Amino acid sequence: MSKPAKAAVFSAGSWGTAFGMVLADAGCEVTLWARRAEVAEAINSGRTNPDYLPGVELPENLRATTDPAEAAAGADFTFLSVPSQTMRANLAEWTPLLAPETVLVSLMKGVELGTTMRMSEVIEDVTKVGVDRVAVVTGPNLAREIAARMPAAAVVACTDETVARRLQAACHTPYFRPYTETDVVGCELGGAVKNVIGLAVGIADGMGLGDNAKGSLITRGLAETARLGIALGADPLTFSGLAGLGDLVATCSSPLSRNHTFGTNLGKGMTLEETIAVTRQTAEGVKSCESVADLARRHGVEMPITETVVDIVHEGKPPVVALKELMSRSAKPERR
Ligand SMILES: NC(=O)C1=CN([C@@H]2O[C@H](COP(=O)(O)OP(=O)(O)OC[C@H]3O[C@@H](n4cnc5c(N)ncnc54)[C@H](O)[C@@H]3O)[C@@H](O)[C@H]2O)C=CC1
Ligand SMILES: O=C(CO)COP(=O)(O)O
Repeated sequence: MSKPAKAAVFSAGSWGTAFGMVLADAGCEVTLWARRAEVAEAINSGRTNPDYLPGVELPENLRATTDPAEAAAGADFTFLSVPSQTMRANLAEWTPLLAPETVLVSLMKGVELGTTMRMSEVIEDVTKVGVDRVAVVTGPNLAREIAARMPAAAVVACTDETVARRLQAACHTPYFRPYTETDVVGCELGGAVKNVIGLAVGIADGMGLGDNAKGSLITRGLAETARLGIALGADPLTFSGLAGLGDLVATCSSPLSRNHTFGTNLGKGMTLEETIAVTRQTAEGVKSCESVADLARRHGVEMPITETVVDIVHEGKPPVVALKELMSRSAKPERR
């Protein structure tokens, strides 16, 4: 029997912990890096992570440490799950500690502000590891549902399909079904932009605009995601898959989604400050709406829903005004 794969997961937030469970259930030997000692202690002694996944019993083969070198040592796969905007600084610190042949896997769904880089690009830029050793896991994977071992499918993407297959085997469980992909660009854009569209749908829900508005925003949101993807060399079919439509539907329908909830609070009339104050976990779309809009402008791609989210979230435009402007844009064919 071959020995179990060794996995390091940075860090022990909602998704890092839930995905650590998936890996442990798939038979990997898993070490989670936690930023705070009390989180590592609760995982090791109490088999819980009360801050991020309260009420969830964690498997025995999931260990935690606050020592990044201990977490990284000998890992076949190193999973990265921190807020996208801190990834570059975090990884600069961890790079000297990484196991020499480790595959670096982004679990994150964001685009870096300023550089407009996708997370795999940031990983390559900081570590100088080649694309064939950088992968992505994405799809409709709300952490709390995965931690309850509720069924879900996902995509594991790497330009090197052999690596994607190894990763697939490392995280395949009876409740978590990963499919391989080689379109890393499309998979990452699908994940990052769906957070922005999730904010838009949340705002519409908070305003009580109804299900027709939701269906329209999801569909037009997917259309602008695909437009950006095509401009960046993605395969348009990726957006009708799990990384596109699948994730968008889960996020835009679920009260578990932090982005959707953030938008709902804004749509109900909370100020940005009030909304931030009641949001305890990472809602990536709040920052990534700006980097996605920036990326689109650089490539001459029109993304009216994304621009509207930027206006509401960062420019203080009242949602009713933004809605009127969005609805009165010039008439055009559905496909162009
Ligand atoms: N929660 C979910 O359902 C899913 C989340 N994701 C993605 O996973 C990524 C992480 O999100 P979550 O785990 O949900 O967020 P979270 O807010 O639950 O956890 C964030 C983690 O990052 C750590 N962290 C925060 N600031 C840090 C810093 N400056 N340096 C080092 N560590 C820091 C926190 O201690 C915490 O462990 C995001 O990109 C998100 O889009 C992807 C799929 C599902
Ligand atoms: O990415 C997610 C589900 O796939 C989680 O969405 P939120 O970050 O909005 O909670």
